[in-house]
Amino acid sequence: SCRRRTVKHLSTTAAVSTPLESRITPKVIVFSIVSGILTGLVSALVLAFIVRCIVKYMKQTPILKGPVVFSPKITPKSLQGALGNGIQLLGSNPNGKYHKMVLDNGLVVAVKRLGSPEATGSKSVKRMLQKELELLAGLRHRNLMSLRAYVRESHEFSLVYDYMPNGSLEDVMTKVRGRELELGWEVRLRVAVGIVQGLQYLHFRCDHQILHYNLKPTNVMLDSEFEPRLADSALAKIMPKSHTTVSCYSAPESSQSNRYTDKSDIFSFGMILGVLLTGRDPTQPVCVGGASVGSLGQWLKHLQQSGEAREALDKSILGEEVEEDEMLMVLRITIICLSDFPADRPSSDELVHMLTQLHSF
Ligand SMILES: Nc1ncnc2c1ncn2[C@@H]1O[C@H](COP(=O)(O)OP(=O)(O)OP(=O)(O)O)[C@@H](O)[C@H]1O
Repeated sequence: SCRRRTVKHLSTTAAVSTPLESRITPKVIVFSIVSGILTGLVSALVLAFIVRCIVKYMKQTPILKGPVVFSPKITPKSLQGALGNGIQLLGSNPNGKYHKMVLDNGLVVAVKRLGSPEATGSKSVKRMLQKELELLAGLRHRNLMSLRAYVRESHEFSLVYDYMPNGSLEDVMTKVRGRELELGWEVRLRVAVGIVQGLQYLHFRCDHQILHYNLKPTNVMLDSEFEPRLADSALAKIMPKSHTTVSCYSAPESSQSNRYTDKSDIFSFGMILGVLLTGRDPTQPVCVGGASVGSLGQWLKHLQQSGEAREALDKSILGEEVEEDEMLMVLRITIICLSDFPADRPSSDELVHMLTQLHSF
């Protein structure tokens, strides 16, 4: 019976141990190791992804609320206080409104209010606007309006600039046309040189080229000495496309096919030269002897080709022969700036040389 029991015991052990051994095959071992490694890898990747997302979120520029001030003359409190008080409207357009505002320390500023929920509602647009505004606040040139501060309230951005008592070139030329003000050729040429020096700074002197995108007389402010300062530089770019305005100052390639380069700014500058030379308002078709002769650009090109360029010059400032010769040379430069092909237009660098060589300021 003892032998029988031993046999029985042995047979029981064999019955238990054989299936287990047969299950732990090299295949199973390899599979377990591989699946272990894979699970570990996937968990590590998921963890790394989560950590990356958290770090990215924490690193994101915070969207600032309230005033961001770049000038020692402005305090956030005085700005916030003035924004709540009565302010005077200076100008209005689809991109926003310009107001005049007096701070409690007596400083007079011009405030441009930008935005609407659909234009600046999303966080990414607000963040992008904020980044661009910081960049614009860093620009410093005597022919540029400096951004002194900005305030974000909900969906609205208020941009703060120095107030210019002489207003814009448009305001001044309106007075000139209404015979309320006389603006001689030397001052007009100085205005032209200042504008193109501002453009030269944006196009060639900044870390990355900046284009104005909306150069026209309402965006050229004049200080008390009639020194011009470009306003709204690059603002049209940071506003959504639907808000960019096309005017008679826009280059053909930008109004027709939305292509914009530094040479498109030069076309707009050419239109401003045309305004300074003729005193005319290019938003109106040119009428000679009661008949319309097309746009200001077409009229200037026609007169130049037919040898009648003198006819274009503003009669109210014609006098000295030297000045008249200078004006005729500027007219030639104007026509090159208004070339249909951007490559045919001079750069702002070249224009600074061309215009300063005409006259020693
Ligand atoms: N810093 C400032 N100082 C004094 N007046 C200003 C100042 N900024 C703007 N203005 C006034 O506001 C007017 C321009 O308003 P605004 O920029 O809204 O018009 P716009 O140039 O036609 O518009 P946009 O530039 O968006 O196409 C100027 O003609 C000027 O009278």
